[in-house]
Amino acid sequence: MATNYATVTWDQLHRDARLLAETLMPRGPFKGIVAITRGGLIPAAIIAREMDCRLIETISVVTYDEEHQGKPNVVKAPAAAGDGEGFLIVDDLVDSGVTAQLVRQLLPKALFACLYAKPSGKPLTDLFVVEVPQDTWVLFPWDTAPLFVPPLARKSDAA
Ligand SMILES: O=P(O)(O)OC[C@H]1O[C@H](OP(=O)(O)OP(=O)(O)O)[C@H](O)[C@@H]1O
Ligand SMILES: Nc1nc2[nH]cnc2c(=O)[nH]1
Ligand SMILES: [Mg+2]
Repeated sequence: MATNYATVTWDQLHRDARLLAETLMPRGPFKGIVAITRGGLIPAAIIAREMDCRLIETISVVTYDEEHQGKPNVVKAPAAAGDGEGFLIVDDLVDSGVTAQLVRQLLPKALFACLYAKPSGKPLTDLFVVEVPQDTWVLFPWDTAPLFVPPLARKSDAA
């Protein structure tokens, strides 16, 4: 269970995705991008725009709860990507690495890139932008909304 939170704003996400695209440029051009849905969709769109890549495939991996032994299940396969040769896989983050491991097995020849990586998942990536501690939960901009916060002087009222 995460004990800290790291909030990522739209601006930060856009900047980090552009940084990743810049690092990826010398490794390309790519035949296409495989976005790991859903979290990889927006990073993949930003990278595709920067790299002028028009072929976007998706793979959807659903990791069920402990009742189902946390087993990852591919609910949509990346048919257009073959064995991954010439393709770039994009996700928002790697945590345990379970999702990345499964996707890499299916697309062994593809390059794997993500924005954020926790230590357990880091070895499964080829490229990432920012390392995040294992005990930190990343809050993406699509997970959050601005919220009213009372002024400090009024905090004791609420208590
Ligand atoms: O390294 P792991 O422990 O496998 O975790 C990383 C995965 O978890 C999140 O996706 P999630 O399965 O929550 O689904 P989503 O992308 O649809 O939100 C995230 O987008 C990664 O794909
Ligand atoms: N939003 C979010 N999803 C995750 N899935 C696995 N780890 C994380 C995380 O840190 N943040
Ligand atoms: Mg995901």
